Amino acid sequence: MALILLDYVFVLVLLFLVYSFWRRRNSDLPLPPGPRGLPVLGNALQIPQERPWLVYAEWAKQYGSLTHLTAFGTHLIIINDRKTAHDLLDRRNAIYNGRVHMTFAGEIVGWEKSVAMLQGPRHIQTRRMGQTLMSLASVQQQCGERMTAEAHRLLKNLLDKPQEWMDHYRSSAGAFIMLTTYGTEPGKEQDALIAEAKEVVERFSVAATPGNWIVDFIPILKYVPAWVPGFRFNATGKTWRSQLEHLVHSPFNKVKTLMEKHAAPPSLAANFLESNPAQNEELIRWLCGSLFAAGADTTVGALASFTLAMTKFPLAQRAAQAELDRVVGRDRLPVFADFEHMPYLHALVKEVLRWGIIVPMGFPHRLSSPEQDTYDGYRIPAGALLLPNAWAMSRDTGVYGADVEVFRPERYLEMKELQGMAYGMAYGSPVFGFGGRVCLGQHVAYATLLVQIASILAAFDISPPVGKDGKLAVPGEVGFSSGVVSHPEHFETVIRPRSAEAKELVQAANAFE
Ligand code: HEM
Repeated sequence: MALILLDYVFVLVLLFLVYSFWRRRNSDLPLPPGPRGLPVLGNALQIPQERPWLVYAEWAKQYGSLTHLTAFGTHLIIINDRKTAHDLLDRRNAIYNGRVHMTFAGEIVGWEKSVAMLQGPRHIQTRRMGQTLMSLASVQQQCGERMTAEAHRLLKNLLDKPQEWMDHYRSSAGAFIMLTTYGTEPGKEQDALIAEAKEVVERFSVAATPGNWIVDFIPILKYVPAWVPGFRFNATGKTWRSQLEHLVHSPFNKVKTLMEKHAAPPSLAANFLESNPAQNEELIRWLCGSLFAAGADTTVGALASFTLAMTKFPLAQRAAQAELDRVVGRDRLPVFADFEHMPYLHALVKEVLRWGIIVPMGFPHRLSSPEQDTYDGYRIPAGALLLPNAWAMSRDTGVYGADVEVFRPERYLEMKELQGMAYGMAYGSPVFGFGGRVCLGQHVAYATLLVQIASILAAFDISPPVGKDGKLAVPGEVGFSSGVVSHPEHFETVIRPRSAEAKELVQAANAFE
């Protein structure tokens, strides 16, 4: 017996020694390469504010797939290729699904309860509650009819005031999410909520911009009273917080009141409340509030990218319209049942998401384990923020071919098994993020884009304006704005009905809805 015990002790000591040796060896590993920084500040002054994805892609040529930076002691690691992102953020999701802690946006303004900022068990629990959003089929079943009706309203607005297309995209995206999340029908109440939400989301961008708030670097400052000169941010944060809370609570409370009277229209909020225990109500409230914040601006950006692509690449537009005419005909508007017979439409929507990638730097993931990690001969310190350069990944010639800057949906039809699919990208590019934090609304977004893009192309032609010389003035290089969500900058386009019959179809569709 004593001998067996000794054997155990011996094996344990051996294991401990091997582990200690392994740890020492790994902690001796270098950090990934990157530009040299200054003491204390690190690379803070070199971090690009304007279109950082372009600068990081340039640095990648020098430093490789991982680039290391520091800012005030925080380690930032840029991931520039899909395989590395897959190895770390997808396959080691259990340790790379943390988020950065933002004192101002999170604690003071209150966004820490939103899905995108939650961490740990509450994050996992909230995502589980959003199960109904987890497949394209269930999204179509739950929301398909309302999406189609909203697409028809968008067509009517484009018919009446085509030059205000961007405003129509914005109100359509907002209206659709309000309708789906809370069942709020178009009208004054919905318009007011959309306006309120727009302001709250814009403020989130300001609140979450790194470097805007000193309290993010020195958290103890959150305790300084707002009347102390130079510390107004605490008062600003308080005002923004009450606006955010109003937006999260008021439509949700209305759904609850209507449910008590058995008069609530179908909505995700009602569905989540019915299918989850009552003690989860706070999480459900914030899940619903998060859908608007994360979904409205992104969908608008994708539609703007689509419009730019159609203005610049007429062949893709003609091919999609030919498919629509063949499958749907010209005497009705498309519906979801048509889309399974329309491979070109699917390829076009995927190409919009890849070519005009609207979340070019993804969202940062934090290495949440207390231990450092190692990858490819480098060490990744505990707490490091990993920033996926989704733009660079969407321009990988090894995956998408040499013509990555051309809008060419055919690439998705030609590649039998697109290489990128092997990395678990449901829609052919890294646009929806990674691992356990992959966009919760990806199927909602994809379904919305399918029906809106198919409806627009069935009823309208999109083309460049005619210049003073009588020729088509095709926009040249159009930049994309900086920011978490990046939209194409201003360009001129003309949206007009394809025919008198198409115009009548749009009017008829809206007469019945
Ligand atoms: C084209 C449209 C969209 C794009 C490109 C997009 C992209 C993204 C990306 C890149 C992330 C971060 C993923 C990561 O951390 O790795 C994300 C997160 C998220 N998205 Fe989307 N999104 C879109 C539309 C939507 C819509 C319509 C909704 C809601 C219905 C939505 C809800 C969310 C939520 C709740 C998160 C947070 C997920 C989490 O942290 O667990 N998104 N999205």
